[in-house]
Amino acid sequence: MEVSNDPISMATVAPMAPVTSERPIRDDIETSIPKPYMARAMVAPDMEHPNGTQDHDARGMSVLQQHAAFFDQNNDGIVYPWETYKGFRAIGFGILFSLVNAFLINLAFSYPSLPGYIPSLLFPIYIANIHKNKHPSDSGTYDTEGRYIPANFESIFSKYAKTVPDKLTLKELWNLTKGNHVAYGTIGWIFNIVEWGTAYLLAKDDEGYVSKEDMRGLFDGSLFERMAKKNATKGKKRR
Ligand code: HEM
Ligand SMILES: [Ca+2]
Repeated sequence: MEVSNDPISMATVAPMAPVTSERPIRDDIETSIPKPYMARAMVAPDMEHPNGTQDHDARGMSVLQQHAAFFDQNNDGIVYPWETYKGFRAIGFGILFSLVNAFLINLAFSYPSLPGYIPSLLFPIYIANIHKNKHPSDSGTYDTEGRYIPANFESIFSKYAKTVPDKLTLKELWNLTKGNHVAYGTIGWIFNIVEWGTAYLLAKDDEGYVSKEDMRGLFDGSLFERMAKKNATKGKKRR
């Protein structure tokens, strides 16, 4: 069947659903990124960086695998709790915060990622299966297989960045998690609050904004690499 060109068939706002105008989506992403709906397996582009992160090697991993792999200190494909801890310390978090997060992340993300059914008390996270930890109430930027969907990343900003177009305040991050809270996805929502809350602590600038560029770097893990490098040269820990 032919696609009709009437205004209704291409509308992104429905008058009877005010939420569609409160949280608009862009209709111009392909002016910068070809096929923005097409999930990218290894690269995390946005409109300002249509080729993704320069000088960041995907090493054949999915974008979600790259996010987790920063924490795999010895590159054996498994993230143990002490590796998560070391990764948190490397990006500048303090001892207590890193301990609590390493414990919680490995507790939550180990079992679904295991190759078999028998749980491990060492709480390893297998990067090969990291996509099995996708949960409800997320931004939809990672797809179910751990690819990255540019259109959904751009929607974060068109929907929630109301103060400055390419930055989010803490309140706007909160609105992001609230907006993505789906029915029966409350545990996923709590995970999502922790994820974006930690992202805020990690990347907020002096005025309390988290930039689009830091958020993009969060998805492919390049933000972690950048922060670790910065902290290593500074030789000083925050928080
Ligand atoms: C400072 C450390 C970390 C921060 C700030 C962080 C933040 C985030 C954020 C913001 C998302 C995207 C959620 C969304 O799309 O709404 C995410 C997704 C995810 N992260 Fe992390 N993360 C961190 C560490 C880790 C570690 C250590 C692992 C596992 C080894 C991990 C595994 C995941 C997984 C599996 C997802 C996909 C969940 C989903 O989208 O449903 N993250 N993280
Ligand atoms: Ca490892």
